[in-house]
Amino acid sequence: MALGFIKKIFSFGKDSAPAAQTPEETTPHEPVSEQQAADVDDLAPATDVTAGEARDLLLEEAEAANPDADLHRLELHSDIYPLPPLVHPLQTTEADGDETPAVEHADAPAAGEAIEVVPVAGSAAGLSPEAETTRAAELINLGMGGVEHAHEELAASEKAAGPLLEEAPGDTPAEDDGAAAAIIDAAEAASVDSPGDVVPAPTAPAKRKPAKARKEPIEPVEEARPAPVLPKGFSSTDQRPKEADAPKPEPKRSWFQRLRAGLARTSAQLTGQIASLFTKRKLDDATLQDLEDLLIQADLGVETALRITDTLASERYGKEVTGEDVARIMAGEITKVLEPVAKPLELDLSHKPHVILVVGVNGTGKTTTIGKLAAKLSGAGLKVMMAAGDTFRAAAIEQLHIWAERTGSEIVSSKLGADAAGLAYEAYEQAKAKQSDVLIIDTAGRLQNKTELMAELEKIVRVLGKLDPDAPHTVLQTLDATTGQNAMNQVEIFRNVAGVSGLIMTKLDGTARGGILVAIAAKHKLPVYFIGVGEGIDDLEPFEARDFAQAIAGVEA
Ligand SMILES: Nc1nc2c(ncn2[C@@H]2O[C@H](COP(=O)(O)OP(=O)(O)OP(=O)(O)O)[C@@H](O)[C@H]2O)c(=O)[nH]1
Repeated sequence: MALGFIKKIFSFGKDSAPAAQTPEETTPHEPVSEQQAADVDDLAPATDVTAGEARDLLLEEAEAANPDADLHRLELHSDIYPLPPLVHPLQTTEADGDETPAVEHADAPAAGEAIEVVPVAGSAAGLSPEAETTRAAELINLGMGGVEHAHEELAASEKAAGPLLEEAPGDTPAEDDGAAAAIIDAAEAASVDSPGDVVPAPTAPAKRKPAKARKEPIEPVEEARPAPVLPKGFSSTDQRPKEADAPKPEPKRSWFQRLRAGLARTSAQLTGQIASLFTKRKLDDATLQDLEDLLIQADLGVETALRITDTLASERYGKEVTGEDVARIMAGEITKVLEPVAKPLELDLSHKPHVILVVGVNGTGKTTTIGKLAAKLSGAGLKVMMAAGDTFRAAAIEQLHIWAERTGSEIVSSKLGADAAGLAYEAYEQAKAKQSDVLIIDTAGRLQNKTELMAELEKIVRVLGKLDPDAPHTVLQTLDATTGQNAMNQVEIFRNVAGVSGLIMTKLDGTARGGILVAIAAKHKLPVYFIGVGEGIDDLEPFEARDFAQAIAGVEA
């Protein structure tokens, strides 16, 4: 395992199965109180379990949480962009049409009923004009572009889906029926026949048929590929020869200008107040106290505020001080705070896949950031697979599909309300079989249901850990800069729940609260890999301490 990784393997007792979720539930941001953060620490300590119990998590807990069959019958859709080929988990199993399905349920597909395969942007079945209009409206609502873009998406996805509508060899109803049973079996036999390093389950659960081993285990496709040249902001221990054509980095000046533009509000507010404080005034205790208050109000945090005032006092006490003097010292001290956390996101490409779990409160930019990351990675020649693990919001699944299409990534998704850990399991298997370099898993992030959220995240982490003891190799948390101090509490909570190993701060464009990143760096000392400065695919940049500090302090580079 490469240096810099933090191995996080979480487990939890069976009693912590999440309650059934309301699929349509969407809720606005909710501030995180100290009490909420404290509640997290009050959780019962986790207990370790066997791989057989991992199977129970995927099936029994889902069944207990929701007696309706949707969670029970893991129905997954895997779409690859561009199509064809569309790779479906069913293709990896061999169905016995005359066998009784291992798990019987009202929602299980009857003999002859085809398992639904949902291609990108939802037009597999061929949309009626009315449905197309509705679909276009949905795409517009997703914020993925205007009307024109929505109709383009539809046209492209219908064209791509064309071959799927024809019955392909091996896609007969009987095989589909058998394959549905095989999916359930695959989940039940997780520890027996998965391609990951799973400890075999000692016994099958009494109430179900014994797990049926896959007749043809997934064979990883070996590919001799040169090591990719990673984009700025990533590092790797990969020793293979590098690909010749390295992507050209953006000119430094242009990025700094964009950063300054993004942080202009933060900087203008801070420097304006400092300038008015130091108009023809000698530096004394009262001025230092005023400056300290001002810096704390700007979200920089007590520790950094004191660093700045101490340095200023040691250099200029009793002398006249200008706003420029303070800005220069401020930039220097903030740089010192940020430098230790400004690190590249290290990918261990000896893992296939390197698993990145993306967590964070809803609306902080998880899905968008996954799209931006995938664009960087696939642009560098890496094979990226996404998993639409935010199964609580239909729009999040749709949004990720569109990002997958835009970035040429593969995606594994399931239906609304499906078990996210089951999806993560299946996505890992798919990524392993197809030799994906990186698997990026989206998650739901509703803090107000924090017990369920914690149970779900812990379950995802634990299921991944059964497949690869080091997975997830990176746990990224997205933070919305506009939420100010709330972001600090969010880090506290998600660190405990999911073992966050690094941060990405989004929405630094246009906020006056960018200083919070400095306070978070000083307190949590977690690596900050990237910052988001817009909604576009290129609006994610590696975090650079000096640039950021100078932009906040309004100092020229
Ligand atoms: N201005 C700006 N907007 C951003 C940035 N990153 C994300 N957004 C926008 O923030 C909104 C929420 O982003 P999502 O990616 O859907 O957030 P999420 O965390 O996946 O949300 P849930 O799926 O509800 O958990 C979207 O409108 C994004 O376009 C950024 O860096 N700057």
